[in-house]
Amino acid sequence: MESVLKGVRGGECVLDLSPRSTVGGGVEDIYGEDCATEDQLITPWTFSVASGCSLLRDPQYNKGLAFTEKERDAHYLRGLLPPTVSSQELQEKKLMNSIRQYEVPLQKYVAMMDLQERNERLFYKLLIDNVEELLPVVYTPTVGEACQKYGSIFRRPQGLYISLKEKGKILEVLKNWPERSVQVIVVTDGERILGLGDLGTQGMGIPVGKLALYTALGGVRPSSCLPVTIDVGTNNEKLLNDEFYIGLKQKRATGKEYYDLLHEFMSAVKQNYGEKVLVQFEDFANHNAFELLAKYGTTHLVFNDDIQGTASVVLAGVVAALKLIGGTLPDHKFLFLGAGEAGTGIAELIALEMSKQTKAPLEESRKRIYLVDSKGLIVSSRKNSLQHFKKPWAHDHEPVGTLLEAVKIIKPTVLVGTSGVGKTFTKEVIEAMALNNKIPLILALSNPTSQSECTAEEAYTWSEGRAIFASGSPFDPVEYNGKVYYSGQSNNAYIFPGFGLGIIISGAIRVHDDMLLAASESLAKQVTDEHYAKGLTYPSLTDIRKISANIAANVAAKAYELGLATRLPRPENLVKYAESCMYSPLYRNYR
Ligand SMILES: NC(=O)C1=CN([C@@H]2O[C@H](COP(=O)(O)OP(=O)(O)OC[C@H]3O[C@@H](n4cnc5c(N)ncnc54)[C@H](OP(=O)(O)O)[C@@H]3O)[C@@H](O)[C@H]2O)C=CC1
Ligand SMILES: CC(=O)C(=O)O
Ligand SMILES: [Mg+2]
Repeated sequence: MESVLKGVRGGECVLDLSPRSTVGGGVEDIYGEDCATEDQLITPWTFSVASGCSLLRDPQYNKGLAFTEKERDAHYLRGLLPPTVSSQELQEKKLMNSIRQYEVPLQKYVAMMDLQERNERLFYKLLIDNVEELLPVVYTPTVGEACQKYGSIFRRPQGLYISLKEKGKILEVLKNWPERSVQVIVVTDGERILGLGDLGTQGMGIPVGKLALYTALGGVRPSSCLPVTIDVGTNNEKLLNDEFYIGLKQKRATGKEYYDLLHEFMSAVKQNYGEKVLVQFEDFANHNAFELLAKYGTTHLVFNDDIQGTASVVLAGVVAALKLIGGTLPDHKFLFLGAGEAGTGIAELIALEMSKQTKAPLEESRKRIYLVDSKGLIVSSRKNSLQHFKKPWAHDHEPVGTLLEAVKIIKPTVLVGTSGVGKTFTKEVIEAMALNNKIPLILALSNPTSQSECTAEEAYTWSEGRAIFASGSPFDPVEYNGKVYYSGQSNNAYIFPGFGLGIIISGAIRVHDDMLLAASESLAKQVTDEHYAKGLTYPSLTDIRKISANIAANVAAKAYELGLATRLPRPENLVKYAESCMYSPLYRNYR
């Protein structure tokens, strides 16, 4: 719904919130102000121009010492600020100096969150300009620790908490959120937070962090982003017994109770924000994640980052790596440790791409890919007891109990870790990979760093410097035998911000696998000879906004091709259009 300035009443500017035509699929009069009868309740929305202290306390508009003399006069700020007027660059320099002084990553995280709550544009300026340095602070690995301690560091709500207590009232809860033009929701139920397990409502750090990346990396306006945590309880005994735990102190609801709440949420989202709000599922446990994606994939605009975003980023890294390891994608043999969301999601997209290249049936391509779970290699003799998403990977093969045996017998060229368990790529496993391959491709994707299947140093040392390595959480360059080795970050953060932007700019109404392939293709193409020379299979994060704009354009182009785009006519130059839509963190001048 559009809003226009209507007039000034009693010193407050009043906005006309009457419904306009909404191409965005939002229903007219969504808040029911017009049609409510006298006995029905409505939301008393008012908008006023902030000035004085309330302007300084509004993170969206606060500029701190960067308010000009003229603005200080016009907005009743005289005396509320010291006399100096700083530039945004100087503010950035000062804050980076102070953040760099913290030695403990969690302190840096808290400082960044404080900044986000104080001065949003400055927060994004820091994050965009110092992305390599600050990504590990607001995202993995530090966000993992922040979630573990979220109860203690919680200050102000950064998103919506929807618990079983709100059952039957979720639409009202959504209306409590101050922003109306929401375009992306990242939602978790906190059951599988990174590789750290069930953190209940403390998982809120994940949607908050992911959406910060939507803005910083993908250019989606902060006001269009809504972090949500669904609280159905937790099975984490430590949290249940923690007096500072901020969530519902009960065991997780399951079955009908769980799915009814999720259904109410999904319906309320559509009712409140229309057809074209993108709902990104994040860090649900796999026993719900696949079902939710399948259930809402045909009725809502949904995307599971752990299954689909991860698949797209890993396929890109593997395709790019072919320049270094040789062969075509179908020439390679893959072995996964971990057969959950990430593992089977990646495996399926790789098989899909192989089949597109070879024109062979998907079942044939799947035969090049093997997965090991906590019970060993997934083979046909286990089929009856396997979760449904593992069944396509139950090949006719003798049972194999351990990863090491599987590496020795299957002789994969690519080893992928998606187990959530650290240190599982042992010296013997990496040595076996190095014995079978001149250049083994090793991807340790589990997060945070403590759960990484191996470190960069281990991968290079144990393979005698021959491995191409990438990981979910970043590792510093490693020196081995006098040579410096660089490893890439194989993390869905390369994909979802640009992917989401592509959906928004095209007005896509559904996510299609070909859009994931389009994102992947774009990312792989942006790896240059300069990166290859360093052994990198992903482009530099410092260019992430350009990378995201290109991904967005490719995804949007695919949405138009598939007839899923509703923003018509199609912009001619989609890259330029994507760039022009991106949020800028530079301060605006106030009248
Ligand atoms: N880099 C990135 O961008 C991303 C990384 N991840 C990371 O991947 C990890 C897994 O996530 P996800 O797939 O969603 O989790 P899931 O819980 O869906 O899957 C985990 C899988 O690992 C298996 N597993 C667990 N322990 C072992 C073990 N000791 N040996 C062998 N297999 C084991 C499980 O086996 P079983 O089924 O038998 O229980 C299961 O198949 C997490 O750490 C997450 O942070 C996830 C998404 C993106
Ligand atoms: C990166 C991510 O989405 C995860 O580890 O779950
Ligand atoms: Mg995730």
